[in-house]
Amino acid sequence: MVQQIVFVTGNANKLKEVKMLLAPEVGQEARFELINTDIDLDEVQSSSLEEIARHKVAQAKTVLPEGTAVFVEDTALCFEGYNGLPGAYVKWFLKKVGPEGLVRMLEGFENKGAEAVTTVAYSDAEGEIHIFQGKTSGKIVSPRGSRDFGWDCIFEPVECANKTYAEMEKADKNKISQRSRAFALLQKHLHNDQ
Ligand SMILES: O=c1nc[nH]c2c1ncn2[C@H]1C[C@H](O)[C@@H](COP(=O)(O)OP(=O)(O)OP(=O)(O)O)O1
Ligand SMILES: [Mg+2]
Repeated sequence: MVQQIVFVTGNANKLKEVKMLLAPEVGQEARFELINTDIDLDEVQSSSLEEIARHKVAQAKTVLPEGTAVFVEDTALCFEGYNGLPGAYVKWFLKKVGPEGLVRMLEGFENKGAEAVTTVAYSDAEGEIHIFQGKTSGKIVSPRGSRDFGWDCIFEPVECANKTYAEMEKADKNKISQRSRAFALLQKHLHNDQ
């Protein structure tokens, strides 16, 4: 039987990207079945992205049947000019001030540099936790492109310098995104494990 792995997230856009990123290659059989559960998990206050992700997955485990393989991810947007803030707190900034507010935070700053970071915490069926992290450098620009996903419209990755994430095709975002880098590491781990 194919192993089931639960991805706990309430974010439909993340789920869509992660499904694409973990899809088996053409002609390959699926090695696991991805199941989504939307449980509202606590996100502890910490400057360590790894600690936040570890805590998130540990909490997910407490509400799932024992022996369930489960992963979560936490995504941060770190401004160079703010020594890494808003970081993991970007979600709350977005809620209160939107992408425009984030852009305004950097008004008067010459350095518009930012790093997007996805931290995956995977707890295997034995309960051992593994951490995988992916990063993409870019800069913060005035909003361009679709507004469907968080701060996509204000993040211009260095590797595709004339487009924001929101202006890119999903497949192109997935080639260079922080999420794709983190999940490539999880994918590799899952393949080596079997
Ligand atoms: O690739 C991305 N491009 C643009 N925006 C993004 C991306 N990835 C996350 N985001 C947004 C969603 C949320 O406002 C914050 C991360 O917060 P984060 O806690 O990781 O996500 P969440 O609470 O929406 O979902 P979850 O249930 O998995 O915790 O940045
Ligand atoms: Mg969250």
